[in-house]
Amino acid sequence: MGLNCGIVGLPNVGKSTIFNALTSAKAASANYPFCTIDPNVGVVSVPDIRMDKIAEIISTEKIVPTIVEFVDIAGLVKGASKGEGLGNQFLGHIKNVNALLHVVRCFEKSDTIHVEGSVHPERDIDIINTELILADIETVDKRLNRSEKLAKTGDKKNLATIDVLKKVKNSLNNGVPVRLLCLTDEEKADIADLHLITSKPVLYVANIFDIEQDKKYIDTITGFSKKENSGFVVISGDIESEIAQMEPSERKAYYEEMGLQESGLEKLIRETYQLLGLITYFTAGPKEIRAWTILQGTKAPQAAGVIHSDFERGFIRAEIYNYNDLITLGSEQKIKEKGLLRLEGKDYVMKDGDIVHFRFNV
Ligand SMILES: Nc1ncnc2c1ncn2[C@@H]1O[C@H](COP(=O)(O)OP(=O)(O)OP(=O)(O)O)[C@@H](O)[C@H]1O
Ligand SMILES: [Mg+2]
Repeated sequence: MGLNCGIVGLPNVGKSTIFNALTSAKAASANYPFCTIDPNVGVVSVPDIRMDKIAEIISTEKIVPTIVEFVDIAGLVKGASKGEGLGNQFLGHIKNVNALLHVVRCFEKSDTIHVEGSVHPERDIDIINTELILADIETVDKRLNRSEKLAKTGDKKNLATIDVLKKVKNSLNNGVPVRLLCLTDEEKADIADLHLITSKPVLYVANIFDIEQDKKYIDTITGFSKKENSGFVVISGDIESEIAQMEPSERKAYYEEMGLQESGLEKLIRETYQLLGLITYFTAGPKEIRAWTILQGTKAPQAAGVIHSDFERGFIRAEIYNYNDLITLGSEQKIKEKGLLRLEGKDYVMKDGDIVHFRFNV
């Protein structure tokens, strides 16, 4: 399961700056593969210090981190959903992403034009959310028309879907994004193939220049994201893009000097993981130490399926111990001696930091 995020926001708010910093920062380090699929799609590996720690104990040929894909689209403007600007053409590119990063301009900087003339996070968020809602209304309307036509021909199985579509449309018309609407799993499944943009979880990204000066803007967005129960992260695209140009060793020294544990970008990736309820498990051996991404609550066979469908199909059991025990005890041998290597069956719910060896037979 790859995690992918679409970057949305008004024009000139720093989407591409953040996207470029995200993607080029990792290109500088051999351990973190980066590739460009398309100018607007970048793949970034998820920094995870635990992999290096495991490698200190289990010698291996290579370390393979798990990845996140980012899609950078052109800025949306008022009326985008009705064909204004360029942005609406790009909305299609974010249909299939798992989450949205909504970049909000919180830096003043007079030489960068603001399409609305001033820095005003609340208004800007509202413009974008409205456009996304309008785009979803259009999608729902199209499906609703088709379903109603089918129903008239006596197609009964569409009737339930029509009810869900009407409920969703009503909510959208009231300005409520689908992510805030309470839908049953069945209702969600009924409209899943519409890939509604406002059904995706959102992480608001306050793009600041100066933490003191821009505090009032940060407060606004904090309040907004709390109200919505969305994620929130503060970042400076400007600084991050400078850091991205540094050599890895230089970068490390810079963070230490600034008293930072991690870069804004690492924080952003970590927050996205949290927002989406994603966790990581590892496989570790002489050939490679590798991180794998799964949803919280995933059971062992499905987790194995992320590696290969055969692993899931022929799942027998999982041999598991936890990362923390490895670090505390210092070797796999000691883990075995202490009885901390467990055999788990098909009902085992995976935990973050599990180090696993799957037994399977196909
Ligand atoms: N945190 C920041 N502080 C100051 N300037 C910034 C910051 N982030 C970005 N900028 C500047 O803002 C300008 C616009 O940035 P960028 O091109 O990334 O915007 P964008 O959202 O991708 O715009 P578009 O929608 O047109 O593609 C650039 O000149 C960039 O250097
Ligand atoms: Mg851009």
